[in-house]
Amino acid sequence: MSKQEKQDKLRVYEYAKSLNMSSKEIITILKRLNIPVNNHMSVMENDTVGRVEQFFKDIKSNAAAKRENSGRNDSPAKSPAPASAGGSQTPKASSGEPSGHRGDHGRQVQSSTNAPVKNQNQQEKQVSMNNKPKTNQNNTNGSTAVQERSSRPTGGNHQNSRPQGQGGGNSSGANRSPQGNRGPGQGGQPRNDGGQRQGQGQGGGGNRGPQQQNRSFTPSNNNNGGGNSGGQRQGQGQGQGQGQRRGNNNNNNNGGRNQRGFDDNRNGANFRNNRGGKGGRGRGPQQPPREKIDNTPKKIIVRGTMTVGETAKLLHKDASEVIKKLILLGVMATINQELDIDTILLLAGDFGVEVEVKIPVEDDRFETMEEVDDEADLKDRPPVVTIMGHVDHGKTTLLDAIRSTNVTGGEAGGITQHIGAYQVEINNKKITFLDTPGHEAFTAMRARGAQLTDITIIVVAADDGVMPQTVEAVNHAKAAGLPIIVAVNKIDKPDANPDKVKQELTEYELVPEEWGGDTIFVNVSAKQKLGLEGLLEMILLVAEVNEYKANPDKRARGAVIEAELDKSRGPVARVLVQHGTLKVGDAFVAGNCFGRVRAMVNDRGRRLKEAGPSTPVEITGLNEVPQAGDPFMVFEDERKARSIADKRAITQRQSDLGSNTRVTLDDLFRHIKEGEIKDLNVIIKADVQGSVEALKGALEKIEVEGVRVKIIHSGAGAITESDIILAAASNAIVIGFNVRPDNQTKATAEQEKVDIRLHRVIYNAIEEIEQAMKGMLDPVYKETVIGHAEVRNTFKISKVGTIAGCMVTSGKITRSAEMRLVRDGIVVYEGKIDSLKRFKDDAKEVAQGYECGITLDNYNDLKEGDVIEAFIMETVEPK
Ligand SMILES: Nc1nc2c(ncn2[C@@H]2O[C@H](COP(=O)(O)OP(=O)(O)OP(=O)(O)O)[C@@H](O)[C@H]2O)c(=O)[nH]1
Repeated sequence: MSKQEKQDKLRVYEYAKSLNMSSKEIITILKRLNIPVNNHMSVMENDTVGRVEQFFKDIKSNAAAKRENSGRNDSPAKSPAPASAGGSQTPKASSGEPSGHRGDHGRQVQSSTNAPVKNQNQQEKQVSMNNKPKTNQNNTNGSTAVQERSSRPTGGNHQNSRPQGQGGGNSSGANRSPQGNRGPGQGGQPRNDGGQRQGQGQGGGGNRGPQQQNRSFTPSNNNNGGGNSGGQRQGQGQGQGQGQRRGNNNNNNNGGRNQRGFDDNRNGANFRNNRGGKGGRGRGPQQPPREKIDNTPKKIIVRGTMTVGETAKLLHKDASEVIKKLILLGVMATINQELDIDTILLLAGDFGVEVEVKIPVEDDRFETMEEVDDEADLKDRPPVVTIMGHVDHGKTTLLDAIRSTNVTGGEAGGITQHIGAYQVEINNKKITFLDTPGHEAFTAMRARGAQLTDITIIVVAADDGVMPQTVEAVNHAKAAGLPIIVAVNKIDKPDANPDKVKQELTEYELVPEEWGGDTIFVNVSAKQKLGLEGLLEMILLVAEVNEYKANPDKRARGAVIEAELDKSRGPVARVLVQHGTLKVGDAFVAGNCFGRVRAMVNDRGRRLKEAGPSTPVEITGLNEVPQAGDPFMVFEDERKARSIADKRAITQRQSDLGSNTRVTLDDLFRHIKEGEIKDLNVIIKADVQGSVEALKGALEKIEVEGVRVKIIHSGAGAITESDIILAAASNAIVIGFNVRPDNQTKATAEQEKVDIRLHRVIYNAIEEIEQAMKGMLDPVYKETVIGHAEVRNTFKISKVGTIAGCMVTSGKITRSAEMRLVRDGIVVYEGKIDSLKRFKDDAKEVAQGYECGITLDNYNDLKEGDVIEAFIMETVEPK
């Protein structure tokens, strides 16, 4: 299959997304349908999709039939069993064929549990009509427990004989009592009769068909019928009594007592059985069942994960019913198991219940909270624009020019305030500009989780053309998935060549519209204020296409653009309101700080009472100074805001101390397996462009199911801090080929926990990535840099070669260590130290702050200013 074909195929995660389900759920369903599947990236053939859809249809028709039946309240035997994945396993059990092997037990149990066979549903319905929901879970568990514990052959036979069908029933009552042949509806009642109507109880057990018969062997049924009979009426109770003793001693005890005793060691679901028992007592076996009252709620409110039991309660369903539904959805769960919101949504949908997800506001991770607004509440908001580009290409000049020429209508004459952003107005529409230019600031914000920008403008000087930071800026914008407008600046200059800029940018997939691409290019002169209007109009055009909207009628949310401690006003934060409207007096949290908006000013120095979406404002009233990029949100009162800020501070401290959340090659496979990663984002830096291209081409060709390599940035030159920030913001790893990060960059990488992999052989780099993607990375050895020495002098001595007079600038240099020679961030040689001397003596090691003489094995081209990096290879415990 070609790569293109592969890309065209529908993958599990895409399919899951289209259904608003998780990949896990689809995988489970595929497995249940015996369709081979590896992970969320597995390709789904048409046939597979068809089968999954059939599976859903079956579930739906099953549910519909069930609803219909429960509406009609008629006898259980009417509806046919629907075909379903579960159903496909049922025929054996329902056919009544003997299956007297112990090896079949699992299947029998499964049949009884899985089969969405009508009998079972109807049985449930009947039970619920009598207000006596039975407990499938217990039944199933009970049955399994018996199988596990029972070792006597009689027990085995006894049990095996049951699932065979109607009369196959068992020794426990189906053949003994006339009532034993009653329909399951009646069978339900006797169970509740407890100690008083044993005969009926057993009869019911005997009649339930395969599933029920399995159940009849469970503690629950034993207690209800057989257990009691065991205690009181030998003739009838014997069969079950035996089974009970073999299966579960507790049940024997209970059997001897009464149902209340049963309560003592069963859960709430059984308790309902007891209550049902009381209700059933007076009616007698022939009494027609009362009409079931369907009290399923129309809508439920979900505030987070819930256990199966809690979900069942909320849905007004019996836990067993919910568990059964979950099994049909491919989720094996017990009553105490937590269900995530997706599963709850699915489940509720199956019961025809609408769900409103309301994550409590107390949630201290409020930045991750998604608020879904009604389409009708959304209003257009100004786009937020960031300007990026190479040094000196005119970013600041352009920002100033736009600001001074396009003053917001009535606010002309106001005193310009620097609040990190400003608004201009054109054609009665506003545009917000973030006025810290540059992609580093932009990506640093993004790394902190703030997604402020809607549109990026890449400024390229027409006389200078595309430069390294232009490319960086383009890649940063692309990594953020933002639309790009290119402002070709300085067109007033005589040597301006806008076409050259266009030509150069096509290499980075920015093709002008007139050349058949979709990138907008605007020629401007920031200095002479030419073309500015055109640029603003283009911004509005992009905004119109992308329909940036927000709901202004709710509490405000946004992010801190910058903040500082003002001598007279205390902590001051400049924030961009992104959703809702911020008002004076609002209590809020910003990062780990909190406060109440005391005063609010806009970029013209005007005091505001309220600020709507996309408005930048400066606020006072904080307890401390937050950080740029911190999320901001309004809460109902200051006390709540304080408690959330406190919680956030604690969480941050813990995460600072805690684990690395960024992807590293060592744990890449785990992330892939868990479905967290579909693209391995990579930044490539190499000594020359040729190596960059070679590495890029080779990495992009790696095909491992489950993950793709995505190169988000590449370039020739040393690894810089900007690369690390981009990696941190995009969860990428950095591959350095023949290049090294400088110390500051290394420190940033450590702090941001960005994985840097350095190589000198392309094949090794590719192999390392491929192995990591396949989970085969052998993490046995890890390089540890032990020190650096700077070459201060060189001496050429014949027969010896070049001796480098060095100063150890960090750590230590040891004689046995391996080394690499770094010149301007580029590795020029890697090998071993030949000799290490202090004055004239050989030294084993030389520590930081001392001078030494070093010769390298087989390398003499040492130069002043070179850095010798010493490292050792250490074993690492496999994770
Ligand atoms: N001729 C001409 N010069 C311009 C134009 N725009 C900016 N310049 C000049 O280019 C130089 C750099 O402009 P800046 O706005 O500081 O560039 P920058 O991209 O913000 O630079 P950094 O902040 O250093 O990244 C200044 O001397 C400006 O006067 C223009 O349209 N035409």
